Amino acid sequence: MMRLMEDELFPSTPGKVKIERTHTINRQFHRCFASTSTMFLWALFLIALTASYLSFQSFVDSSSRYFNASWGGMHWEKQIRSSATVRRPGGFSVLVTGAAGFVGTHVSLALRKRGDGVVGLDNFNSYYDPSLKKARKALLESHGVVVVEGDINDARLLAKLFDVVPFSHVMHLAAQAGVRYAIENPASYVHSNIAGLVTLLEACKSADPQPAIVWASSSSVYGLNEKVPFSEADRTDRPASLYAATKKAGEEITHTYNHIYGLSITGLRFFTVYGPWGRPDMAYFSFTRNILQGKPITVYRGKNRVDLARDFTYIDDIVKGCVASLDTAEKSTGSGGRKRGPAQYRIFNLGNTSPVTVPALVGILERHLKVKAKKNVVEMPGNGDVPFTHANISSARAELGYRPTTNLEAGLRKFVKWYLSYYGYNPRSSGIAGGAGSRTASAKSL
Ligand SMILES: O=C(O)[C@H]1O[C@H](OP(=O)(O)OP(=O)(O)OC[C@H]2O[C@@H](n3ccc(=O)[nH]c3=O)[C@H](O)[C@@H]2O)[C@H](O)[C@@H](O)[C@@H]1O
Repeated sequence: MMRLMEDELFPSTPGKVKIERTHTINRQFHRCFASTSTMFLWALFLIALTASYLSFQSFVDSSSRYFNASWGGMHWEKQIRSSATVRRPGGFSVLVTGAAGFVGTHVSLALRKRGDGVVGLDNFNSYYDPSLKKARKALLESHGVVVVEGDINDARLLAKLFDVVPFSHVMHLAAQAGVRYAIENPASYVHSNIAGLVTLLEACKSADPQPAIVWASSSSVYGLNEKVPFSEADRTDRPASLYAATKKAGEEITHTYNHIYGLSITGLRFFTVYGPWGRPDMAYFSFTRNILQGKPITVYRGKNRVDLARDFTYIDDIVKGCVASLDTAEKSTGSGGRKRGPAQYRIFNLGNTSPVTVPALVGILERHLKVKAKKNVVEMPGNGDVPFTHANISSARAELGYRPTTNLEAGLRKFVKWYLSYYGYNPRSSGIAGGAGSRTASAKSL
């Protein structure tokens, strides 16, 4: 066929010059055409090869994701649905992010105990001992609460969760916490408190129905303010740490999603929450560990030898504030990713309203532990700390019925009791017997 075409276009019998020229042009054209079409075919071949390679890669990726993922599949979905099942009239189905965290565990248990459906989500990162998080997870699972291991930045997982359960509420407590750690690992704050928050809000805005959201902001947003007590209406534009800045950004971001998509949002500014199952990175916890081990503790002091003070708030009071926020949250108004009307937007302080100095905190611990602390008093380093916090809780009192009832003395007694039951303590060796997760988590320890 090719030969025929060639014969027709380029007759072998030479003719006149003009014809000869025409033939030469035709020949050049043919060569050119032949090489262009060959290149074209090669290009097509290469494109096809690349496309099949890429689709093979994505097939391998998705199948390995399918086989390796800790979530997905019919059995998993059944567990999620069972965990989300509501067991009281008018109850909620709540997605709790950061469920294996300190506040997340307590709130999940409280909701579950009153008959709400709860599904937990936690990435079990190693910011502090993950075995403590695993023990909290075991505690939750002993009460029928499933905690999915995953990150709030995983949009596919979030979409799947909302696909499986039409959550009425999201209690968003997953975050990179800690004020001073932001100096060491700033990216983790952006990852969880900014990017993760946006990924979660995107999932919530697209969910049908849209859930109402209650989430953890922080007293640290008051930053360098000196007017006390701190009120929600006070300025919050002078954060002293990247942690505080990301929480403040979270307040702006949630406002945007409320405004554009009609998501119902309640932000809670927690004031230095403490108690059983707490965070080992926090002062009351690490002081307890060091005092029991006979190690020195570092007590920071402000400028002009002024003691630092915090409005330490007991976990049970915080849980009541969280649950009351869920109970009073109005429904989101959007659907299909579009706002249908104005939605509720609230911010509340959840504090104790009675600040205590850090040396006074140490004194209470010494009494409860019956051990004298070895104190190194040093000037507060400029790494994000603020000298004091003090909450005005009149808004939370009026709208949530929030009334903190546990003072630091009583709260730390409960913490120390839990600490000794969880970690164990041998006074003769002044060391810690056992270890995080070494004992079976029991509801009684709460
Ligand atoms: O209220 C809040 O929003 C914040 O409360 C705590 O932050 P912070 O108040 O700094 O709590 P701790 O880290 O337990 O510190 C308590 C006090 O002890 C002091 N401290 C801490 C550590 C230490 O070694 N020595 C010491 O004197 C701190 O300067 C501070 O005054 C939490 O860690 C944050 O995640 C939370 O958001």
